Amino acid sequence: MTDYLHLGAAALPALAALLARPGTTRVAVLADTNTARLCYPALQPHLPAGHRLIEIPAGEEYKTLATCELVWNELTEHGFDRHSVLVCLGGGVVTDLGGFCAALYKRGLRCVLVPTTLLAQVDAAVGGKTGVDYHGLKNHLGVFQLPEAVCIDTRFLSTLDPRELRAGYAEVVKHWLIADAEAFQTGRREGMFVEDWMPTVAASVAVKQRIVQEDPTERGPRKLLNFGHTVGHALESYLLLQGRSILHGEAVAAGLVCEAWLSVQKGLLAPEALDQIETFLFSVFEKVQFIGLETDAIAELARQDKKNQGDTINCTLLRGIGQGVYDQPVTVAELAASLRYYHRLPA
Ligand SMILES: NC(=O)c1ccc[n+]([C@@H]2O[C@H](COP(=O)([O-])OP(=O)(O)OC[C@H]3O[C@@H](n4cnc5c(N)ncnc54)[C@H](O)[C@@H]3O)[C@@H](O)[C@H]2O)c1
Ligand SMILES: O=C(O)C(=O)C[C@@H](O)[C@H](O)[C@H](O)COP(=O)(O)O
Ligand SMILES: [Zn+2]
Repeated sequence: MTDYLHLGAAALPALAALLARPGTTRVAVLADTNTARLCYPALQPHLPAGHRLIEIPAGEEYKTLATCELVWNELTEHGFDRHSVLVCLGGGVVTDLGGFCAALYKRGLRCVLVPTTLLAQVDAAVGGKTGVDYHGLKNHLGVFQLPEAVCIDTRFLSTLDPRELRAGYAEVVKHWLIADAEAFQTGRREGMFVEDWMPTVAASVAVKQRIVQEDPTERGPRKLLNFGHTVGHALESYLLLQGRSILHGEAVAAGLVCEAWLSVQKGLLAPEALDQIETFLFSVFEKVQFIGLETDAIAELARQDKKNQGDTINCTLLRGIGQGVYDQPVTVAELAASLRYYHRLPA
């Protein structure tokens, strides 16, 4: 299963080799308006002549079925068959949506992901979760479908906005908190900005890949990767539905604090560990803004979380730094209390 991951300078030549395979009928590159401008030029030398560029608008608000229709129309109009390849060039929105479009088109078009944000390189492009948002609910429609290959080249990160880089870092920290205490302590000491992202990306991909290999369809341990997301997705959906600005990684960073606090309330995590997590996260992220009166409505959205069973909201918590624990029942009231705790923290 790890054969499908290509990291570093060899990643784009691996893509070229794959696209040159006999029997490949057509190639399309799916990009958003930003990656078409900033990343596509570097990809072009590795693409066959005659490929098509399909461009979609950038942003989470376009991670919808309506955008999928645009993609499916293009593929249909230009005669793409199951031996054609869709190369998804972008952040998590492009890789989630493109992977979903490829999985459904004629029940399976060949698909390769070329992630261009830190978030997509360490998380979204790895592990086969694809999907789109539906009526504001995060990834409400989707399928598990591994791509044929994921080609990760950290040189793409050079044009990324610092806010987007930070958003991706939230998922890096999540991986440390659920599985790598030593990396968390090193990260805390050294701070976020590094010259070369490759070692951080490779280590983070390794954590995710190990967990996904054990449980590809999230029956058990894969739920660890959802730490921070019960609250994070509720907060992200709530703010997006209101047209307020929030990035997935920013919502996850807030969710990490809330769910670490819940871990303390449940007697699983030491208060000193929460203190370390909070201090570190607030050294990187600004507080997500909402008012105290909104906490109940935000927490209510967790009833739609995919880890739930019946009326039970199952959260992933920590029993120590580097030790995630999944299937921990929580109530909407407890989630709302965690949001109130977060809201009261100094800005
Ligand atoms: N499938 C999974 O396992 C998984 C995991 C984590 C997150 N996600 C999903 O990923 C999405 C978030 O991904 P994201 O943070 O990458 O957001 P994104 O795809 O919206 O990209 C962020 C912004 O950066 C721009 N961009 C991308 N690459 C660039 C580059 N190299 N230089 C300059 N600009 C660039 C994009 O155009 C966009 O405006 C969410 O929808 C989230 O639900 C999925
Ligand atoms: O890969 C996983 O599994 C994750 O949970 C990774 C998350 O960072 C990611 O945001 C994922 O898309 C969330 O999945 P969902 O099933 O909660 O929608
Ligand atoms: Zn996430």
